Amino acid sequence: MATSSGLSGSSLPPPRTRIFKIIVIGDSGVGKTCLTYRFCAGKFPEKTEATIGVDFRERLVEIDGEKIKIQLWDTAGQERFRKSMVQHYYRNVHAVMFVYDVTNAASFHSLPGWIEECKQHALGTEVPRILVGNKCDLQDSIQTGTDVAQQFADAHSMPLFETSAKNPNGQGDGSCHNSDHVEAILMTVAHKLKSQKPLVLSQLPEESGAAVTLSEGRNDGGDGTKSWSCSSC
Ligand SMILES: Nc1nc2c(ncn2[C@@H]2O[C@H](COP(=O)(O)OP(=O)(O)OP(=O)(O)O)[C@@H](O)[C@H]2O)c(=O)[nH]1
Ligand SMILES: [Mg+2]
Repeated sequence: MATSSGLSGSSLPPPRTRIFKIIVIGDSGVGKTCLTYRFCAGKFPEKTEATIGVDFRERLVEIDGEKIKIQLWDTAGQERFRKSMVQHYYRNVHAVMFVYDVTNAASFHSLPGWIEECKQHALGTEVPRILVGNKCDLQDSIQTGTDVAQQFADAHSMPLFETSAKNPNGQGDGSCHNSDHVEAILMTVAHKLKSQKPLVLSQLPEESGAAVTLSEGRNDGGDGTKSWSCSSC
């Protein structure tokens, strides 16, 4: 029977809740934190700092009557903040979201490097990947157009989504004409995973290794974010 025992922990999901681990990777500043925050907290964060190690954000969704926990691993784009954590990102991954900033061509040109990193961590080809061009609310500053991005996505057999973590509805000044809502993008991934994945019961503490410490200091309260940073970074 469930008791109020501290060991069981009230934050554990009920048994049989499927957990989909989706890692979000890309250059520093492309908006990984804002995108994951948008999906899990439903809003654009007023202020972000460079992610150190990895932040977890979770959201329980219901798909076809089944409750599924979408666990987003918001990784650090800066090499110095990620190097000792990388192997943890790739363990038991169900899907990968590559993010670039449509107003920063360098972040688009970095994508082959991020794809290569996945390869080096033996990510199976069966793991779904998607490409997300963020900040398309900044229509006047676009450096990577849809055509070029679509060619790249096709060459790597990934669907392309263009979106804005800031203005997901495409309203207001200079917003995208055909942007995808962050919500719709992640629900698309979740539907795909639901149709192909067996039951997954892994819990966050089992993901941790000796070099990982739980850092409560960076929790921003109320949005379900848990921060882990590398003790040696
Ligand atoms: N206009 C606009 N700005 C955005 C958008 N998404 C993020 N930003 C801004 O871009 C900057 C970087 O966003 P972050 O989400 O912190 O970037 P990150 O990819 O997590 O960076 P690292 O943690 O260093 O890897 C912040 O100033 C955000 O406010 C967007 O959709 N539109
Ligand atoms: Mg970040």
